[in-house]
Amino acid sequence: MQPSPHAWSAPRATGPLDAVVALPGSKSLTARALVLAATAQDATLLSGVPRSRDTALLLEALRRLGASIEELEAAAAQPQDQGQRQEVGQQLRITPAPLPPAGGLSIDCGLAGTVMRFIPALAALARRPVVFDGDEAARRRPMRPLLEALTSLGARVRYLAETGFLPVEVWADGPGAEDGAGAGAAPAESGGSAPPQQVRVDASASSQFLSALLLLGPLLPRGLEVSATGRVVSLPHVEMTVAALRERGVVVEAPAPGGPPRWRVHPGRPRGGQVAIEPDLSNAGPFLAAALVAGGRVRVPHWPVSTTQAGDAWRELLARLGGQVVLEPAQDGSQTLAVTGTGRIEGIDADLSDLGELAPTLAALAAVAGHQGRASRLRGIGHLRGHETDRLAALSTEIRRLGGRVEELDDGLAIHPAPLHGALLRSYADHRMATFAAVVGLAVDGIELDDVACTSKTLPGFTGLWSGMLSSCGGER
Ligand SMILES: O=C(O)C1=C[C@@H](OP(=O)(O)O)[C@@H](O)[C@H](O)C1
Ligand SMILES: C=C(OP(=O)(O)O)C(=O)O
Repeated sequence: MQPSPHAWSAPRATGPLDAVVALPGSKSLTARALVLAATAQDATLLSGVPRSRDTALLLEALRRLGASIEELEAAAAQPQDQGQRQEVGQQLRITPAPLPPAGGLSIDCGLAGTVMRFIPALAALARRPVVFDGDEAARRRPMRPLLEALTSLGARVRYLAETGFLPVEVWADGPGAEDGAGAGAAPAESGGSAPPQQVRVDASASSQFLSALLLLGPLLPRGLEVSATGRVVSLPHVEMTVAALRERGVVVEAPAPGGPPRWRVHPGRPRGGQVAIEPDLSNAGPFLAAALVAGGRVRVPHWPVSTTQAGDAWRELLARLGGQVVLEPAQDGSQTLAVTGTGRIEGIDADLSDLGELAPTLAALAAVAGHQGRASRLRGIGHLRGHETDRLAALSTEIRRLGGRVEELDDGLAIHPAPLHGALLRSYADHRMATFAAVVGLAVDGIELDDVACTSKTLPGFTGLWSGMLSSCGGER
């Protein structure tokens, strides 16, 4: 195969790895911390903020809504527990926006689910319309359940093209919307015993609809009770939202195990203060997976002791795929996750309904397992059709392009044993499709990728981190 002039050649591992990879901060924790900071009572100092596209878009959106966001020199912004953490990323001081926001502006969501779901919930308080649009692919991502929920709370929503999708205008209803997400709604003061407003949302296509409403909840005068209809996907991300609200002093009642899926958020602006963002554990996936594919060991420092990140599940998943997984105490009191592999990958049958964003990396491992003669099945991820791209279609297409055998199921993928060969793969502007190609490329000669730059969506500096990791096995090929 002739190399393509603009493509990225995925490096092949030349031997066992022995690498330490320090990852940028979690985009999901950052998104919650930023929205809470922008709607807080006082200023927030945020460290470890990734310099990624999703985060840059969110920062710009919050600035437009009136928050003041200042990047600090690293020395001026050391978090109190700095001795125990080595954050990579920006240090920001966020001074909250006045509420309700003035509106009359437009927001670019790029391809960021967090921006296109979390910010319209704030715009439901705005005095004038806020226009939301994004990349072409963003116009295919589901929005309707959230926008219907906001409408039922008293917000106004006007679709500017196709009903249910971006571009859309959102703002508070006119005078008379005294008690909801309307122009008359005063920002909440803490306390309040009046019954909360109630809203129902179908979160089977994205947990972000639910998270967006939970983040709006404390700003409504009586708070908000949110009931989920249907299955809730990506539940750890909802738990992350609840934990982030509670850490900022907001009272949230979460469903009891087995009880109705209903959350009650009490009114009261979140507290400011200091927040340190954990490394992005979902983005740790491709690097830890590399240890299984290439053999050897990859270590990720500052693995949190306890976390709501879905990526913590790598510890169990990589062990099931044949890795040896150990949490090592570090001298500074933090812990490092060490994953050791042999190059042999076991097949896996996994329900990923809680862990959808890990699926593309798991699919890469399953494809390599298939190359070695073992079958896998990834289930519970029909909602990935509404991610950055239709990930079930994209993964099936790209695995077939590699010579693999895959069935696209209603709710997932079945990957059958078949040898793989080199190919020019497509990223579909999806950062996780790009890292899918990188992981497969460690094991298969001649893997190229049309657009590796899309990794900047959540993982700035991906190619440098990847080749840095590979230099530990004596270079790349
Ligand atoms: O709230 C969040 O930060 C996210 C929630 C999940 O979305 P879905 O529930 O749409 O899968 C996850 O896949 C996404 O990467 C980030
Ligand atoms: C689904 C993802 O992102 P988003 O926040 O844009 O939904 C993802 O990062 O895998």
